[in-house]
Amino acid sequence: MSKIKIEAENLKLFYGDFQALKNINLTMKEKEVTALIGLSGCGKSTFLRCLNRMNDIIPNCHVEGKLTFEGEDIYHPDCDVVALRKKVGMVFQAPNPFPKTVYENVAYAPKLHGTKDRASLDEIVETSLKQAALWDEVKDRLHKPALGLSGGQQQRLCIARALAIKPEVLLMDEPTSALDPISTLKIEELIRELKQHYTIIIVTHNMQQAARVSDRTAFFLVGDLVEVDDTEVIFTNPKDQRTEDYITGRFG
Ligand SMILES: Nc1ncnc2c1ncn2[C@@H]1O[C@H](COP(=O)(O)OP(=O)(O)OP(=O)(O)O)[C@@H](O)[C@H]1O
Repeated sequence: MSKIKIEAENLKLFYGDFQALKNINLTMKEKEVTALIGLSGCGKSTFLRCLNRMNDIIPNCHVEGKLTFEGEDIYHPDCDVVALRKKVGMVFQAPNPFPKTVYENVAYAPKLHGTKDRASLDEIVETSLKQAALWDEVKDRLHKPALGLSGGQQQRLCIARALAIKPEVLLMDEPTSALDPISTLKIEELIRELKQHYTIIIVTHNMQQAARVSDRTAFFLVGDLVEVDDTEVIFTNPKDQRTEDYITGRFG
């Protein structure tokens, strides 16, 4: 039985007067992939952003309830947000490499966190690119602009960039929605590899993708978490009628 990595208890989030998350209770286990599914605007990205306190930068946004990372309260005033974000990395919807070289993209965060020595940086760059299944494709163009890579390669580079600071959790917000089917399958394969070492939480609109890559699936509906279970159960025998309606395409 894997241990609980992140746990939300009665988590509520407000943008001003608008309540975007109602009362979320969800546990995410270590080295599992948890997929967050649901209609547009139901709060999946909002929830994901709570996990590394990315919502902090949104004015008038406040959170109630409890969210813990290995038992430590993420929203406690003493929580070290820089340390939290080091442990909880993020990959966004559209690939967003910096306008720098492939090498500099991966070395950027480790340098920022104090790694200066060239041999260590070389090692981090190579390991991260290998873990992101990109090394073979870029090893001869490490010092070329990252923006010259294909969209799928750029997204794997963004994954390598997130891995470079050795996080424990990877948050992925629709990481394949801007990619073609082949690049999408590569990222899905990668997610299955990465879960041997990382806890992954992925937002996806693609239900086949949730079914292919995740161990657990959570179905959100207008700010509520309707149902969470093993992915197989959600897709074959959901308990809530609303989940069934969603996965069978009767909603939206
Ligand atoms: N910065 C913000 N300020 C105010 N309201 C916001 C903000 N961000 C999101 N919302 C609202 O909160 C609700 C949840 O949005 P969120 O982006 O989390 O949904 P989502 O399920 O991720 O949607 P999608 O699948 O379209 O990305 C929506 O009603 C949205 O309009």
